[in-house]
Formats: sequence, structure tokens, C-alpha cells
Amino acid sequence: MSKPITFVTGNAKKLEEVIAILGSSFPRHLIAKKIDLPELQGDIDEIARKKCQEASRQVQGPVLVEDTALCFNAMKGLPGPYIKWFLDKLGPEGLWRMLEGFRDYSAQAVCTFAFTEGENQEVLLFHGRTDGDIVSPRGPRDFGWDPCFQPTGYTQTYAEMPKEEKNKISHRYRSVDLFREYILAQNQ
Ligand SMILES: O=c1nc[nH]c2c1ncn2[C@H]1C[C@H](O)[C@@H](COP(=O)(O)OP(=O)(O)OP(=O)(O)O)O1
Ligand SMILES: [Mg+2]
Repeated sequence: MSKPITFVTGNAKKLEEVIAILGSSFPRHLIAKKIDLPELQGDIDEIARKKCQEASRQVQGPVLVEDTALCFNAMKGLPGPYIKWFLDKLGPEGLWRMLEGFRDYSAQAVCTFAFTEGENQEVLLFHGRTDGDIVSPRGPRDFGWDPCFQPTGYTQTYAEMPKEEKNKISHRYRSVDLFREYILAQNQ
């Protein structure tokens, strides 16, 4: 029997989506643990790797973490992994207004899952990306920048979409799917 995997996050909404996306057929036991891990600096992969190493040091077993970035093309990928601070101070309206002067509202939501079987073992990364536009906020305000992100080819923002629909096309869905494929292959 392989050990349970602890998904470490301080964000209840992420957890909700990960559980919904993985569904009931995931072959390993997943435990959630609420720890506010440090908000690190660096490029997206470096942050996810270090976050995973820190989580595995604290948990002492297999861990899964994820870091979410929102990258504005006009700003060469910024705020990227620093979106949390921009969102906290400016809200979804402010994110939209930030791009007014550039006239390019295109963006990419990037989710990076990082998994390790234990401290000092290899860290594996799984990326999911969804293209979209930053728009004047619409829809419920219960999850981060969802009201101002409209995926390409859709007329609704993430916030306006039914949850099941977001979970079929989202940056998080795409990365969780790769992680699931990896675990399924390991379990064959
Ligand atoms: O699908 C999403 N739709 C809208 N907003 C989102 C989404 N996913 C993350 N977010 C927000 C949360 C945080 O303001 C920032 C990412 O920062 P990030 O460090 O990855 O998340 P966090 O600190 O809330 O949780 P954690 O404890 O897992 O690090 O974007
Ligand atoms: Mg965080």
C-alpha cells in the first residue's frame, strides 16, 4: 500500500476544485492539510518546487502543492506568481484597470502542481494553462480573480460559469489531469 498524499494549501476554494476534479476514482488516498506556506519569489517552477520541498519537510510524507499564476501578456507575464498581492490590494476591478494603458487584455492562467513522495526525493511538476482575457468583473466574488478572467472562446467569466464547466477547461483542471495520469501510470 502506498502512503496517503497530503495536499497542502491554505486556500479552501482550491481544495474544493481539486477534490471535484480528481473525482472518486483516484487510486491514492488524499488528505488535505491547511498550512499557509511562504509566498516565495522566483520563476513559476522554482516557486512550486521550493513550496513542495517546504511542505514535505513539514508533513514528512508524500505531498502535493500547487501555485497559481495569472500572467498578463502586455506585462510580459507579470504579475504571474505575485498575483495574490495585486489581487489583495486592487481587487478584480483594479486588475482590469491596470491593463487600460496597454490596450492588450490577453492573459494566461497558469497552475503548477508539484508532487514529491517525500523529503529529499524528486519533485515532479505538472502544468496547466488556460488562455483568456482580463475583463470588467462579472459574477460571484467568492474565488479570487475568477470574476475578471474570461477564457478564450467563452462569453462568461470563470466566476459566471457553473463550477462543473470551469472544472472542465480550467488551468487547474489541466494540471490535475496530468498529475492523475502520472499516478495512474505508477499504479499499473
Ligand atoms: O482558479 C482560480 N481562480 C481565481 N483565483 C485563483 C484561482 N487559483 C488561485 N487563485 C488566487 C488565490 C491567490 O490570491 C492567487 C494564487 O496564489 P497562491 O499562492 O497559488 O494561492 P494561495 O496562497 O491562496 O493558496 P496556497 O496556500 O495553496 O498557496 O490566485
Ligand atoms: Mg500561496
